[in-house]
Amino acid sequence: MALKIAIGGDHAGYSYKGIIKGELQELGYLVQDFGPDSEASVDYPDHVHPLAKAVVSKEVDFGILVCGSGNGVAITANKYQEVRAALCWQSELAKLAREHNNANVLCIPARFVTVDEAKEMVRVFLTTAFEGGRHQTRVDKITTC
Ligand SMILES: O=C(CO)[C@H](O)[C@H](O)[C@H](O)COP(=O)(O)O
Repeated sequence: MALKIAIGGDHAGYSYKGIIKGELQELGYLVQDFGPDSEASVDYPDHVHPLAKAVVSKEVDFGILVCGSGNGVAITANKYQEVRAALCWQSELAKLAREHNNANVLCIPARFVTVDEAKEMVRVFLTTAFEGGRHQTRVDKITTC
């Protein structure tokens, strides 16, 4: 069964979001786009909240959020206890976010990485497994605070 991926963000990430969405569909992923649907200025929480809820409800397997710095979407997505949103700007960070933190949402700073870097981070993020073990102990403690 193909993985279901939620994608969203704000106007600053709009162009990258479209490119990433197309790449994911070509790779055979099922993609649900939470907007925005243009480069017109928007408020990112309006697009992050529904995406985060889809991750929490397991309607999708992973989320990808793209905005200018990545900060706002990460801060918003991490308001949900079951969401582990990681802000990454290079592939090794995306790999570690999966391996060590079992991150389920990747946040991309479109104004600070190239589109090829963004696409590579997405590819790495979606193909890297959580290592569990000592890392599971730590992740479990996140939700008990
Ligand atoms: O953190 C942010 C949202 O998640 C981003 O950096 C926004 O894209 C940024 O704040 C948008 O700034 P703008 O001047 O309104 O384009």
